[in-house]
Parts: sequence; structure tokens; C-alpha cells
Amino acid sequence: MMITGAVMAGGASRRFGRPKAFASWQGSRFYEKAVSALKTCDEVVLSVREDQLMDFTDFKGRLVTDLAPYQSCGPLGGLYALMKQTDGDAIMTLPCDMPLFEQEDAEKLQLLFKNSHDIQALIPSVHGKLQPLSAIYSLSCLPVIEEYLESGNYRMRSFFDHIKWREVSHTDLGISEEAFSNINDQQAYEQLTRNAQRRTMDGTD
Ligand SMILES: Nc1nc2c(ncn2[C@@H]2O[C@H](COP(=O)(O)OP(=O)(O)OP(=O)(O)O)[C@@H](O)[C@H]2O)c(=O)[nH]1
Repeated sequence: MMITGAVMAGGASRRFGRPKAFASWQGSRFYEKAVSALKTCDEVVLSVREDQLMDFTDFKGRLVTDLAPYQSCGPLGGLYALMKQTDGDAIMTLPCDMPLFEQEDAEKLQLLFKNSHDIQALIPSVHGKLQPLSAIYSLSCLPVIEEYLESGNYRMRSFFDHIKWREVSHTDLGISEEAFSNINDQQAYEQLTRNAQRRTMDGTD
């Protein structure tokens, strides 16, 4: 089974105040950390808006742009464009703003998806809250996604009732809760940096 890793980096970062894909994290940038977490996928691509192409010239892989008429429609528009422009069986998405999500976490999801027959999506949850941006979707979801986008519904979860999907808790996956922390604003970024410094000082890192 061929799984394409896709780092979702086409957001507006309004709450963060500057493009969060380029926020620095332990010597690299957020989006580079996400790319590295997905490196066991068959290919890793970046999902971006067309007007961001020049920002990511350092990235050596393939940039997949959102497609008309679903540009700037949020991550569901990004997933649609990925499915239209990708071969293989499935796409594992990871937002660019989840820097604690590690390669071993991605591998756990991939393994479970490969061993789960007859599902079209595998969605992790943390205390019952679904994490649809760090999940795996079969390309067979495309017609349903298209239908929802056409109807003007851009919510990531909108199409779940119309596909066969499975929720798996972070505890069943053996992934820490923190791995799913996403950084939306400067306050969360500062907190993340403080926690990392504290762990270094405690010698727990
Ligand atoms: N390809 C693509 N990715 C998106 C789009 N909107 C959001 N994303 C990505 O999806 C993830 C979650 O996005 P959010 O944090 O909810 O939104 P954001 O636009 O980045 O930030 P805000 O403007 O503060 O809401 C991030 O990794 C974004 O880069 C989009 O329209 N296209």
C-alpha cells in the first residue's frame, strides 16, 4: 500500500500573526519538523496555496497547490487538491503546526491503517476529540469530499458520515497526548518553548 505524507501548510496563520510554517523549532522550522515526521511515507509533499509557492523554494520535494474553485477553503480544500494530484492509495495528513508529533507516532498510525481492512479513513482522537488533520485518508474518499465542497461545506469532518472510518484513541495508538498539541497563537508557541527549556534543564530530554 502506498501512503503519501502531506504536510498541510496552506493556512493563513491569522491567530499566529505570521506564517507559522516558518516558526523555528529546535534548529529547524515547523514545516521541516512535520516533513521529517512523515519521512517513512512513500513520498512527502507540501500542501500549500499557489501564492505561497515562492516561500517554499528550500523544500526539495513536491509542492501541491490548492485547486480552483476550492482555494483558501481550509484543509478540506487542501485534501481535495492532494487527492486530485497524487497517485497511490492513501494520504496521511499532518498540520505544519504540530511540532511534537514524531516519526514514531506517524509510523503507528500508518501501521494500523495498513492492517485495518475495509476502512477509508483512520482518525486519531485525544480524550474523544477527533484529530482529522493528523489522520489517514484513502483516495477513495475523493468523490465524497468533492460533493461536500460543492455544497459549500468546508468543515473537515463534514463527510465522515458518508465514508467508512475508524476512530482510534491516542492511548490505543500509544501516542502521547502532547504529540497532538497544535500551535495556533503566540501564547501557545511561548508555552511550547518554555516547556522544552524546562525539560532540557530537568535533563528529561
Ligand atoms: N492546503 C491548505 N492547508 C490549509 C488551509 N487552511 C489551513 N491549512 C492548514 O491546516 C492546518 C490547520 O489550520 P488552522 O490552524 O486551523 O488554520 P490557519 O489558517 O493555519 O490559522 P488561522 O488563520 O489562525 O486559523 C495548518 O497546518 C494549516 O496550514 C488551506 O486552505 N489549504
